[in-house]
Amino acid sequence: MATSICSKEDLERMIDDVRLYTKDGKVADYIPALGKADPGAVACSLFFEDGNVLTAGDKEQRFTLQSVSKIITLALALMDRGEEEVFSRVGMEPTGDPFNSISKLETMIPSKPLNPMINAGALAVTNMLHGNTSQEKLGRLLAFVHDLTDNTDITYSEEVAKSEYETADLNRSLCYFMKQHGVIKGDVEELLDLYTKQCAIEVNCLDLAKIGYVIGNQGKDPCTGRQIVPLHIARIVKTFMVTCGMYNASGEFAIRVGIPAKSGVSGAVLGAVPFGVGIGIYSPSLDEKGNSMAGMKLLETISKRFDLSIF
Ligand SMILES: NC(=O)CC[C@H](N)C(=O)O
Repeated sequence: MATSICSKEDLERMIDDVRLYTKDGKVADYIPALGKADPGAVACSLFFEDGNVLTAGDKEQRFTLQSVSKIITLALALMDRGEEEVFSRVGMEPTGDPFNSISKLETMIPSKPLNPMINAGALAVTNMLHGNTSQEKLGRLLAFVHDLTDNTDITYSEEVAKSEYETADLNRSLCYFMKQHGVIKGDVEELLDLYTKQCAIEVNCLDLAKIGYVIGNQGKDPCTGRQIVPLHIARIVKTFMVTCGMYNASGEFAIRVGIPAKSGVSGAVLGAVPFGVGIGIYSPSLDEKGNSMAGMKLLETISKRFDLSIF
């Protein structure tokens, strides 16, 4: 997709049109630090194949990846351990349940989380990252994010990580359940520490758009052409984004928008389009399923306007 197809004014207008939806949602506050976000904020970046960038809206906003980090750890775990091992500990099917649900874990035989986009599955994936210590695992993950974004300044928010770690009792229970069933190995508190830091990696819309571009572009760096994520892994990640990326709203989203996407409870939404554009959106006011209200609408507008559905 060429840069000329969309002007800055166009993008500003599309953002203004969806801004009203922020009033219908609510900022996540089950992680107390996320509750401080400005509910009216909306920002968007588009990263094009010629390296050009369009950013509009509240573009100075920085935010944490939250569940968007799940696609990044999945790619890294697949690179570290290969498909066979990863999918022996996490499934490939959508759940239709909320992202933090525990219910299917008990009924699955063998007991493994249904997919890597729900919290249980993401915790199992993070547990598979290579590294001798948590520090080393986090360092490898951050280095991978630096590669994907071409931004070595990115780190995690200590405040958000701590806030989630101190209140993550549901994720704690998922971990202990999975440890009992051999899905998770090692120390649960160490895993939660790493997982909450992974979720607290702090970015802006442009960083998000670049990651979206790389995944949409079969794993290749937009500037150098280097294969950052192997092609078959980029394909797996995109498929999960379509089937489970918006949690239990993924079906409707696929029909309305048709862009492989991943959302997070911070209000982050990443779109990976195979037509030479990466999309990063931030708007923290969420619907009851945990997806950004204005963010989903904006992605729908962009998809329809530029005919970006993959279906
Ligand atoms: N949906 C999300 O973004 C959830 C991520 C969040 N860190 C959690 O585990 O609850």
